[in-house]
Amino acid sequence: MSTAARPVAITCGEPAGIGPEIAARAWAALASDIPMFWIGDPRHLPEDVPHRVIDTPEAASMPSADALPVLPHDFGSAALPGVAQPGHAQGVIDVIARAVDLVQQGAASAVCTAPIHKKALQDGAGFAYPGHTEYLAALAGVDDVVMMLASEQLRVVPATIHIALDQVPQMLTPTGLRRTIEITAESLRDRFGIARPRIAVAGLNPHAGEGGSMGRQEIDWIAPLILEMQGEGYALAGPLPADTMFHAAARQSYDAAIAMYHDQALIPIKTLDFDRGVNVTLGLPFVRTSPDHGTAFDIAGQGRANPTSMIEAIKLAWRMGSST
Ligand SMILES: NC(=O)C1=CN([C@@H]2O[C@H](COP(=O)(O)OP(=O)(O)OC[C@H]3O[C@@H](n4cnc5c(N)ncnc54)[C@H](O)[C@@H]3O)[C@@H](O)[C@H]2O)C=CC1
Ligand SMILES: NCC(=O)COP(=O)(O)O
Repeated sequence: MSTAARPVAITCGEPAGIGPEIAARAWAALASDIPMFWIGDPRHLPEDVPHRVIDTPEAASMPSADALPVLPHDFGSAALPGVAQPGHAQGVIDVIARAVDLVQQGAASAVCTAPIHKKALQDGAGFAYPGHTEYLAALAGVDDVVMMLASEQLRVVPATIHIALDQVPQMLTPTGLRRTIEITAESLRDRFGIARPRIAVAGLNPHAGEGGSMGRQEIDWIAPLILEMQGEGYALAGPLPADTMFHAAARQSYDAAIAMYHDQALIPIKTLDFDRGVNVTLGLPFVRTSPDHGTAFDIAGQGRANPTSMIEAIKLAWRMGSST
């Protein structure tokens, strides 16, 4: 028999995207086992989804298989699948802040965010952050957070996140890479239960610089930093050529791979496991997960969206949130 517990808060994300439908389908798949509630405008849910409006998260503290508990947030109008409405942008942002508030008060065990459309939020509400990750850090008042994409096959962490490629060499610093490695190691221990995490670090340049002939960052500071941190007890390998560190045998040698920039990290995991990858923000004082994909405007509202990544994200949020 289920007992009452703090539920997972699920944000609506972009109402014109697939967020509402994958949240509803994830609830249908998990409702008997995991207490959860959705924060959003009930008008944005698919019509056939049974839901009940709740006043507080406590009303969702038991798994609820009959109806999706909804903490309502009025967006003022219905959504048009595939077309973001500027008037909805502030609501999307406010729902994330509301979920964070609830988890920080202890009313929710974790936050699972449905995808946002970053440009729509910038255009519609002047959203000042490149993504959830940076916004969540600001809401939590922490300086350093880390984005991890995790699946059974691979865990990857980009050391720089949502910046233009030509900014990467400047933004990648020894201090930043050190913090990324520290937070990743600590989270692998505390959140993933890996007592002595093994971490592989990619090089920035092709062939990890090929001895300096294709870039010097590896020689000048990445390898020295790895050596220094190995001396402090970290189980680190690298800098490794990024093109050869993700094949099946190589993946057996580490628990997480640190990549130098967004696509170096996300291409391998989305290629290997697009359906089951989960985005976890490390370094926050609460648990936050998200599916690894975006708003998928091209298929929104058509019932074609695969909810698997959302399901995995809610499961991971529940598992981590229940153990903290
Ligand atoms: N956590 C978040 O809030 C994330 C937000 N985004 C945002 O989403 C927006 C769109 O990004 P895109 O690069 O187009 O990526 P996307 O992931 O939305 O779509 C890429 C392709 O994958 C398909 N796809 C995505 N999720 C699917 C699912 N669950 N089932 C079936 N097919 C699926 C789409 O139909 C599309 O063809 C951007 O604004 C981006 O910033 C992207 C990733 C994560
Ligand atoms: N590519 C991953 C992504 O865009 C997710 O970002 P965030 O919104 O979780 O910061």
